[in-house]
Parts: sequence; structure tokens; C-alpha cells
Amino acid sequence: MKIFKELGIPGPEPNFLFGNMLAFRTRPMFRKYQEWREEFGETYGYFEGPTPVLVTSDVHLIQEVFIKQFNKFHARKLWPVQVDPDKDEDVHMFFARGRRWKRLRNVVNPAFSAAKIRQMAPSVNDIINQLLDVIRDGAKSNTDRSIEVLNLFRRLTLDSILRCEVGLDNSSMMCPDDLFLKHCKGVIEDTTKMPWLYLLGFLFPTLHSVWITIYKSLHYIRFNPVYWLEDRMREVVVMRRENKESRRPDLIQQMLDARFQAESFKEIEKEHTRIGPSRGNTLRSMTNEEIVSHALLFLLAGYETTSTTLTYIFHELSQNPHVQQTLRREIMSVLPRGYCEIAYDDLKKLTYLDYVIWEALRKYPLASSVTARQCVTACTINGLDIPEGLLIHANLWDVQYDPKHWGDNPHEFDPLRFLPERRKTRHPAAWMPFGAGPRSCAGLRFALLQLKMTVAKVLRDFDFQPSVKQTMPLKLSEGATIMPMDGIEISALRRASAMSEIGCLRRMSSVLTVAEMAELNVGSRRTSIAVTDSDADSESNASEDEDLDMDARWRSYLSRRISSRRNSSLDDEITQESILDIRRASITKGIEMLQVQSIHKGINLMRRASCGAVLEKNIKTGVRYPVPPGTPHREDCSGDKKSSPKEAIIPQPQEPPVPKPSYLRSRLGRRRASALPDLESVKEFNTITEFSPRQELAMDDESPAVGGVSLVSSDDNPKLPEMCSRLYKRRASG
Ligand code: HEM
Repeated sequence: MKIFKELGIPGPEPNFLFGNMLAFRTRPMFRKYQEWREEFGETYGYFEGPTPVLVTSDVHLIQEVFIKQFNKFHARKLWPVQVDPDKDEDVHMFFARGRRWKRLRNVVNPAFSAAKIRQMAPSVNDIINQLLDVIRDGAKSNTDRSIEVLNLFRRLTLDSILRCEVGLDNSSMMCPDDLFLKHCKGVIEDTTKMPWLYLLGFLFPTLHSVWITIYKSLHYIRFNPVYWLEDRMREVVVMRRENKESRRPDLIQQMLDARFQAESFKEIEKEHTRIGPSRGNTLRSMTNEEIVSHALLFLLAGYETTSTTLTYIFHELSQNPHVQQTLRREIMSVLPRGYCEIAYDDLKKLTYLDYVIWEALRKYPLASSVTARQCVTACTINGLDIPEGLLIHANLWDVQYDPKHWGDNPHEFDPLRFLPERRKTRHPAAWMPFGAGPRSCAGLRFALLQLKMTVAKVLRDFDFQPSVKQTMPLKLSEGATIMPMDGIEISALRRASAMSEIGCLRRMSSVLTVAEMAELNVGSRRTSIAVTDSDADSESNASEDEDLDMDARWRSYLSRRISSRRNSSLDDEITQESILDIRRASITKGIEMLQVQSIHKGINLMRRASCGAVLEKNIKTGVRYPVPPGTPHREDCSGDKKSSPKEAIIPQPQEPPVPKPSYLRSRLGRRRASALPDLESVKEFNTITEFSPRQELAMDDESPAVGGVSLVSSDDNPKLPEMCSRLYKRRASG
């Protein structure tokens, strides 16, 4: 152990460890960081104790320990939760080691494969649609339109993970008093309030079973929410094991189906008792308790981390309007269509969004308290003798703010740090919010799906600004993750384009073609269009008040759908009829409104009607009407293609395929159609060079932009300035 001191590494300093592991809550992170670095200056801090700990921000050592020398280290058990009663061993893969961990990880990995994540996308989409309504209503009810986002995102991630991983249709998004939400929050709060147990488990791991006993007996003194969640998970697992018809492509199913090599004769015996000797071989399945503990682990690991990350992302976007603007432009360029589902493949095109998420995770490596490894075989790494039993803790907050890797302004939120040319020269261990190596985060893909989809959808409809209610700097508290102490308040303004004619046309375009809009005479109005936030807002408020009736019908439909669960609502003929009725009525009324110049009222109705729907043509009447939600309407984003549940929807006869215009062309085409329904003009715009989202990254504020989309430079296309000015003139004259 002396070796570190001999090397001149800063000596034992108990507060140093405490500061790193726990006490960010007593010394707020941002203010403390600077002091800290100045105080110690070094990239190592050694703490002697029952478990010796080396805290380090040396990326070379971290890379060796976490990635290269994987077999000589295992992830440390930090927090005593559940043990296998037979073996006094941790049940969770999170705390397990060696072969046991490998087997479990091999079981869960396929549940997070790209193919599985693609299948989950429509469900996540669905829940985000509910989030949009909640943000709109929440912002409207406050004078400065502020909303507390941490709690909101917790509801979102909880519903997503329960639906996608456990197969439960939970409704915390629509019901803030949801019991799952209450108990999950309780668990996370406990991690901030019981640091002594956490710390003792960390310092004296050999007394693990003592900590477990204390932890469990605490339940009798004060209700422990973990047990409530555990019971619910147990019910699900038992029900799913017994009811073979309830198969779903999720994590629970993956674990129920898993078979792996039994470790001991006892395990084989148990398996035989459970399913009979006929299946007798050396394979065994996961026990109910193992599945329950994993379901719980994934629920807690996935719910808190992702929601806190979303909170930090939106906080940074509200503080950095230029980043928000650039990101919105990219999103609008790739996903121009209003309320239609976002396809998994579309998300991959959002490069700048990746950079924003990565940068938020750089600035806030919220899961840093678990990035530790314990040496199981003494070894020498980079000239350091690492003794058996030494715990090496990667100090991510230090690494991800180190000017050596991130330049002189590490406190600035700059997504362009992640441009490929800048990434190339950076050490791979300089960014590791998901950990590193074979034991890095198992739910990474699922987390990224939720993060990307939520930011993309929410930013299309809302502008975010700092709220007067939010005090700065942020106060953070340390528990299982490092989270804002009292949540974060942000002002959400409904975007003009979400309300304006363009927004409307964009939404309509997911259900109508340009020609059809022209046919409906949408563009022949002679009113001017509100394009500022305030105009749009006041108009939208008026229109929203007026169509309360339709709103109420939608709400009642939604609550019915939630209470009766998704599947059953789809099977319910009556509900389907009423959905169709409401949608038909909304569409017809929306079109009427547009024609009688009440644009925003029309938009609202059209929005509701087009939400999650496709129009199919009824041959007999020639009238288009929507298909109920739940019917896959984009081939690329539906997992399994169900046929429409209602035969009344007669498929349209084959028409010669209309070549799909490029995004820019179709967008400009739609604008022109809206200004003057002159389809010839669409052809004119065909000469405009393709818009490249990549260009957005290099875009400066001066570059010409139309409705949030930056065009290629006028040198590339001599016709462009003239066309743009014509477009402006038309819109100005209305
Ligand atoms: C932004 C969101 C997330 C962050 C920042 C995050 C971060 C982390 C970190 C730092 C680790 C430790 C890795 C290491 O020691 O090298 C980890 C492990 C883990 N995470 Fe996540 N995580 C996130 C989302 C999720 C989600 C959504 C799930 C599940 C659905 C999940 C499940 C897990 C599991 C099971 C492990 C343990 C893996 C193992 O020990 O092999 N995480 N995560």
C-alpha cells in the first residue's frame, strides 16, 4: 500500500473520499470542483481504510483497469440490496462478479439489441405524445409558463421502462399520484438519505450480510418502498410464467426463456424439482427471484438515470438558446412532419442531437458513483503495483472537466466538442458517463432511444427559456445518481410553428398531399398569419378555449384508453367506432375552420385528428378518414405489422406512385401551395440543391434561413435568392 505514498501521491485524506463519493450534496458540485482541483492538483487520491481506495482521474490507468485488464478486476458491490439466500451472494448482475455476471449479462444483452430497441420505438413515441400534452397544460397553468421538468421526465421514463421492459401499461404520465412513481421516487430518495449504510457497505464489504440484514430490518421501522416494487415485479413474473399466452418481446420474456449452465449439482436438483426430470440436463432457467431482482434493477437503473439526464439536457438548452436553435433546425430538417411517429432510423440522422446529449452527459456524469472496480489479482499497471483488494474509483467529474481533454472552458456547454475531428484526438477514457469496457451500462441503447426521441419531439413543439423560479447555480444532491436537489424549473413556450399555418400544413401533410390541400382550397385565405410566439399563443389560447368540447372528448377517450389498457381498447369495437367518429368530426371541422379563416382553431382540430393516424381512402365515398391509433402507419417504425382492425377501411386502389420530393422541395412546395395553390411552383423549386443536415453543424448565425431551415449558399444555386425573396413576398402579402 505504501507504494502510492512513495510515488508522492496525495496522502490519506478521508474528506477526499467522502467528497468524491457522497458529499457533493454538502458541497455543491460546480463550486466545489474548482476548489478541489486546486487543492489536490493530482490525478490520484489514496485513502487507506478497511477497503483501500484509489480515486483517480488518470485516463491511462482508467483505460487499463476498466477496459484492458478486465479479468483482473470486477465491479464493486457498492450498495447492499438483495442476496441469494442460499449462497449469501448478490443476485443482481450489477453486484455479481466473474462467470455469474457473464451468464446474467448474456441473458439481458439481447433484450437491448438494436432490433429489440427498434421494436420499442412506437411505445416510447406513444408515451412522449402524452408528455407533450402534459407540458402544454402544465405551462399554461403557470404565469411564467414554467414547469418542473425532473418530475415530468421521471414519469416519462418510468412509463417507458415499465411498458418496454416489464410489459406493464403504466399511466404515471396521466396520473401524477401513480403508485409506481411514488415508490420509485421513495427508493431514490432513500439513497440520498441513508448514505451511512451506503458508505458502510462500501467501506466494509466483507460485512456485506450485516448490511443486508440492517437494510432489510429497516423495513420494519420505516416502510421500505423497495419491497412494494419487489412485490409488484413478483406478481408480474409469476403471472407471466404461468400464462404462456402473455408472451411479449421484452426483458422479462428474455429472462423467462433463458437457459444457462448450472453451476452446482444443487442448482440442477432444484431445476428438476421445479420442472421435472424429463428436461434433465445441466441447464437451468432463471428462478423467479432472480428475474424479480433483475426487473427491479433495470427499473431503478433505467428510470432515474435517463430522467435526470433529460432534465440536464433541457436545462442546458434553456440556458443556451443558440444550441437550442441549431438543434431545432436539425430536427425540423430531418423530421419535418408534425405529429407523426418518429422512426428509429430517422433518429440516427440527428447528428447534432447526439452531440448535445453527449455534451450534457459530459457536463453531468450523474452515475459516477458506480464507476469503480476492485482488483482481484495483484498486478502492475503503468508502473503502479496494484495490490489485491484495492478499489479503483474513476473520478468522472474530474476527468470530464479536465482542460487537458476538454480545453480551457470545460464549464461551457459546447456540443461541437464532439465533432469527429475533435473526438479523434481525445483519449477514449476521457468521456465515460456510461462506464467503460465489458461492464459498461447494459441499458445504453434504450437510454439513448428515450433521450433522442424525447428531445426531438419536445423541441419541435416548445421553446425553452430559463425560468425566474430557478435559482442558479444548481443545487445537486448525491444518492444513487447525482441529481438536481429540488428539480429544475424551465419556461416552456408553445412554438409558433406548432400553431402556425406551416405547422398545420406540416401536420396535414402527414395525412394529405399537397394536391389535396390545394383541392381543399386551404391556401385561398386572405388573412395574415401569426408567426410570432405571442401572436400564436394568444390565438391558440382563444381557439383552444373554443374547442373545449372536442378537447374534452379527446381527454375522455385518452383516459378510457388508459384505464382499459391499450390492447383491450383496440379490441373494443365501440371504442374504435368512437375514435373514428371523433377523428372524422375533427378533420371535417378542422378543414371547415381553415376555410373560414379561423386558422388556429382548424390547426388544433387537425392536429388531434392527425395524431398517430393515417388517412385511408374510402373508394365508395372518396372521403378520407383516419385509422385508429395503434395501427402501424409507417412501415419503418412498426415492429410487427398488424392489419387494420376495422374492415370498413377499404384500401385505396393502386395509383401511379408519385415521386417523393426531397424534404426541402416538398417543404417549399407546401409553403407555396399554402400561399397560392400553384403546383407548377413546386417544380420550380426542384432546382434547389438538397439540404444537408450535416451543414447545420458548420452553420453560422448569418447563413440564410427560411422557417428554421438553412439553405445552401446562394453560390451553389443562382436561382435561390430570387426564389427565397419571392417566397417571403408571398408570405408577407399573405
Ligand atoms: C442516461 C442514462 C444512463 C446512464 C448515464 C447510465 C450509467 C451507467 C453507469 C455509469 C454504469 C456503470 C458502468 C461501469 O461500471 O462501467 C451503468 C451500469 C448499468 N446500467 Fe446504466 N445508465 C443509464 C441508463 C440505463 C438504463 C436505461 C438501464 C436499463 C434499462 C441501465 C441499466 C444498467 C445496468 C443493468 C448496469 C450494470 C451493468 C453491469 O454491471 O454489467 N442503465 N449505467
